[in-house]
Amino acid sequence: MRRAIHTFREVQPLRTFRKELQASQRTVGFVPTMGALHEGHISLMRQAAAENTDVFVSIYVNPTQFGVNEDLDSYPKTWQEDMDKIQALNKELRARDGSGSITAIFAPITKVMYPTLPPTSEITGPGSFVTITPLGSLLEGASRPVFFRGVATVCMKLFNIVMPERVYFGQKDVQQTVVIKRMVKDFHLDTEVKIGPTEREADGLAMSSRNVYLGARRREVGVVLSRALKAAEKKYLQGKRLRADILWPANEVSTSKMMEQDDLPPSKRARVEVDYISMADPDTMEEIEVVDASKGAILSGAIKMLPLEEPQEGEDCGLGGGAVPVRLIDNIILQPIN
Ligand SMILES: Nc1ncnc2c1ncn2[C@@H]1O[C@H](COP(=O)(O)OP(=O)(O)OP(=O)(O)O)[C@@H](O)[C@H]1O
Ligand SMILES: CC(C)(CO)[C@@H](O)C(=O)[O-]
Ligand code: BAL
Repeated sequence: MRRAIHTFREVQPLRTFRKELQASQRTVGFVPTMGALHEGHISLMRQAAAENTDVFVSIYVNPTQFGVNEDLDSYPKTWQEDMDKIQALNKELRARDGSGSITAIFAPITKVMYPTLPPTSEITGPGSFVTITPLGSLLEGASRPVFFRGVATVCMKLFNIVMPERVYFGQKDVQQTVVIKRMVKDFHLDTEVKIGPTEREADGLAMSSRNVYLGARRREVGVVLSRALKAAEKKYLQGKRLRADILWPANEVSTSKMMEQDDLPPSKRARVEVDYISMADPDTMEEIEVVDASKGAILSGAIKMLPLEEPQEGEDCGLGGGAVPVRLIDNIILQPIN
C-alpha cells in the first residue's frame, strides 16, 4: 500500500497519528537526525524499515548540544535535498515485500522542543536537562562540555513524543550510542536501542554532515583519523592487549601526518590537530590500560581540521571556502574474542 509521508511541526498531531498506528498494531522505528542527510542516515532508515512497519525521522538541529562557540550557526541545512533522499528511499523500500517505509517526519521549531525557556548552551544556564555522568563528561564531553546534556535532553523529549518501539543510532557517534543506551536503561524507557554500522567513503573517511566543509585538500588529510584507528585495530587483531602496544601506531600515524602538513607551505597544507585517541571500556568509556578480550574495547578519536591558511584560486575548498574549522570523529570497536 502506498502511504504519504506526513510532516509534523507540532507535538499533538504527531501523537494522534502515532496512536492510530498503535491501535492498528503497527510498530515505529525512530531515527533522530539533524538533517543534511547522507548515506549514514539513510542506512539507519533502511534498517529501521526492515524491522518496523513505520519509520519516523526527526530533523532538528538541537541548539543545546552546541557549545556557545561551536558551529550551530553554520550547521548545514538542506531540507529539499533531505526530502528528495527520503522519497527516493521510500520508492526503494516499497519495491520490497514486507518492508516498512518512512511515514512521518518530525521537524519542530525550537519553541516546540523547549516550551518553557529559551534553551541555553551555558553550562550553568537554566532549563530542564537530562545529564548522564560521568559518561557524558569524558572524551567528546571533555571537548564539548554541554554536548551530551543536550543530546540526552533532546532525545528524551523526542522519545517521549514519538514513543517508538525502537530507536536507531549510528556507530559513527559511538559515545552517543553508549549515552543513549545508559539513558534508556536508567530511566526505564520503553524502547530498544539499535546501532547501525558506520558508513564510509571509499577511502575510509566516516560520512558526516560536516564533511561538506572540508574541500579536497582537507578531505585528503582528514582520512588520517580512520587510518590511525585501523593501525591500532591491527595490533589488537594480532594479539596485543596493552594500551601502549595498541595505541602507539595510531599516535604515530596521526603525529607524522601533522608534522608532514606543518612542514608544507601554507598554500599547500591542511593543518590538523589531534584532540584525542582513546582506548576505552565499552560500557563506561573510561580509559583502559589493558583490553579484556572477553569484553572488547572502543577505539575512538577526534581531530580538528584547521581553516585553510591560503586557499588557492579555483581550488575546491568546500562549503565556507575553507574558513570553517571541521571537527571529525571516528571509532572502531575492538570486538570481544572468546
Ligand atoms: N557515517 C555514518 N554512518 C552511520 N550512521 C551515521 C553516520 N553519520 C551519522 N550517523 C548517524 O546519524 C544520526 C544522525 O546524525 P547527525 O544528523 O548528527 O549526522 P552526522 O553526519 O553525524 O553529523 P555530524 O557528523 O556533522 O555531527 C546519528 O545517530 C549518527 O550517529
Ligand atoms: C541524536 C541527535 C539527532 C540529537 O540531536 C544528534 O546528536 C545526532 O544527529 O547525532
Ligand atoms: N552527530 C552528532 C551531532 C553533533 O555533532 O552535534
